[in-house]
Amino acid sequence: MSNKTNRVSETVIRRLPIYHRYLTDVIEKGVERISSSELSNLTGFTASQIRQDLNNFGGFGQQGYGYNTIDLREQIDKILGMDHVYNTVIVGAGRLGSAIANYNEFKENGFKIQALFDSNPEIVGTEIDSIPVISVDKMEEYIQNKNIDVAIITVPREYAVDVINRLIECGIKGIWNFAPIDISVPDNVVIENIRLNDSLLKLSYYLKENFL
Ligand SMILES: NC(=O)c1ccc[n+]([C@@H]2O[C@H](COP(=O)([O-])OP(=O)(O)OC[C@H]3O[C@@H](n4cnc5c(N)ncnc54)[C@H](O)[C@@H]3O)[C@@H](O)[C@H]2O)c1
Repeated sequence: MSNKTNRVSETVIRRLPIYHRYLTDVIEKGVERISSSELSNLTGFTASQIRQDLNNFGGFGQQGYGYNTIDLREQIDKILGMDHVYNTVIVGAGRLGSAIANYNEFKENGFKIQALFDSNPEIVGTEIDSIPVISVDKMEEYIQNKNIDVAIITVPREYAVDVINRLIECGIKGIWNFAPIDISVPDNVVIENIRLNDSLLKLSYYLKENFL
């Protein structure tokens, strides 16, 4: 992972998308400025925690005024790299890969899905939401020619390590991995593992604690 990201703690980075989401809500309601206490009421984080988080990046508020909602969201966009477009591909055009390809919101976050790759000849040559499904045999060539930055991994577990290693070999910078595997990647590659099941088990725990 890059040193730039390492300078700020992961817990702070995890809170920034939450600030972003609430700011978007209030901007849509026409709110132009917001104090750290108001943000605290919305997000559940303390006002001092919020000020401390934003101070990590230079602080954008003014005493007695609070934050301009649009400016603050723009600053968070920049911190999160959302002002950048990442050329993205999906490897594995099955149920999950197709669902992600059909979900247009990721484009608004800067992740532009250019192609899906799959090994199944029955779906190679088709399109999902106007995005082409290409043979995985052509993956390296495509990634290098089209300057692809990010790959989303939605292949079955047993193929994921091989696919990820191939992607690293051909210079991919970021991996959003949904396959249930543990893999270490070189320092010049960023990987984010997503485990819906972990979250579901957490829900199960709280259901058990509260209702059983
Ligand atoms: N992280 C999560 O929370 C979460 C949730 C659901 C599924 N998953 C994981 O996502 C992955 C996909 O699940 P799914 O339900 O979409 O499976 P699926 O079987 O519907 O789709 C997998 C696709 O990958 C393709 N494929 C197989 N080997 C390939 C290879 N070597 N190169 C390219 N394509 C290949 C298949 O042809 C198929 O189209 C699995 O690893 C699953 O465990 C993760």
